Amino acid sequence: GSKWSYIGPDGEKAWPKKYPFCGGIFQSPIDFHKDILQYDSNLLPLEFIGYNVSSTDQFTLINNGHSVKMYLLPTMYIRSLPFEYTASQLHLHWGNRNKSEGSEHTVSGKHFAAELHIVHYNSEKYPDVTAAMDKADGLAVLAILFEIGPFNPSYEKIFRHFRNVKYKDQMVQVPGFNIQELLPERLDEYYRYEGSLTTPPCYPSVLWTVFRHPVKISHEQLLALETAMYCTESDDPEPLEMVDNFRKVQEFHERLVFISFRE
Ligand SMILES: NS(=O)(=O)c1c(F)c(F)c(S(=O)(=O)CCO)c(N[C@H]2CCc3ccccc32)c1F
Ligand SMILES: [Zn+2]
Repeated sequence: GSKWSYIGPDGEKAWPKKYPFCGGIFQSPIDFHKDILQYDSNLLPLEFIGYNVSSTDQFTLINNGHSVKMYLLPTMYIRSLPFEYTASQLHLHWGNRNKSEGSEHTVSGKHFAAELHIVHYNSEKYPDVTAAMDKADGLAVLAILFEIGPFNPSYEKIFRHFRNVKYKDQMVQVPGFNIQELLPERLDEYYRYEGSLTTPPCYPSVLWTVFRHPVKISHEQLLALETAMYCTESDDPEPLEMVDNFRKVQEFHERLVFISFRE
């Protein structure tokens, strides 16, 4: 079983003992700072196919003890990457009510409030995400940074279900909606680099696309994210709050991050 956590004896410093790739190369997340950024005019805007899901369809939202993740539909995929990548799931990383700085990627050393990841797998080369997740060209993850602003009705379509997935292994159905509503403005402006899963098994199998512009959610929505869920099961006598579920930034030496925008 996935016996790892973000705190205590099974925290990230211990991950490489059970999951050797976590101590290996190309680890994510990283800090984006100017001396590793290089403009690349070949970086095209991503194309999203099938993201506008009918409300007659449903997504399954589940608390897996590490994050809250929502399974997406196999009819959803992205083009204009080296291969076609089919959507698998989305999940979030966040901080805690006293320190809303829970993004995984940082920009010039600064954390954003939280971060959404949309995990896709290379469906041109692999039959499913499990076959793809340990291959160098297996996964493509889109990352969206969060900052505080006005109430966000699109994110509320997911957040309003948090009270039904408070504990590990609880799940709920979410009516379909246009997942493109979750994306920031200026999809043509992003950071691109080759990295890894940010949780065990930390396979170096991810083509990362981190959008330059954050999305805004309200303070109340962020507080709900930071206080709604537990890592433990509903009957656990020692409940553990699901907070600070982000990995520290990793060393990134002799490598470049490509940007699709000029400063
Ligand atoms: N930040 S991240 O994008 O690297 C990332 C996570 F942060 C994360 F929590 C998960 S998970 O599945 O919810 C729990 C750990 O497996 C995954 N899930 C990945 C890892 C293993 C796997 C297998 C099938 C589908 C998705 C994933 C993940 F890719
Ligand atoms: Zn993630």
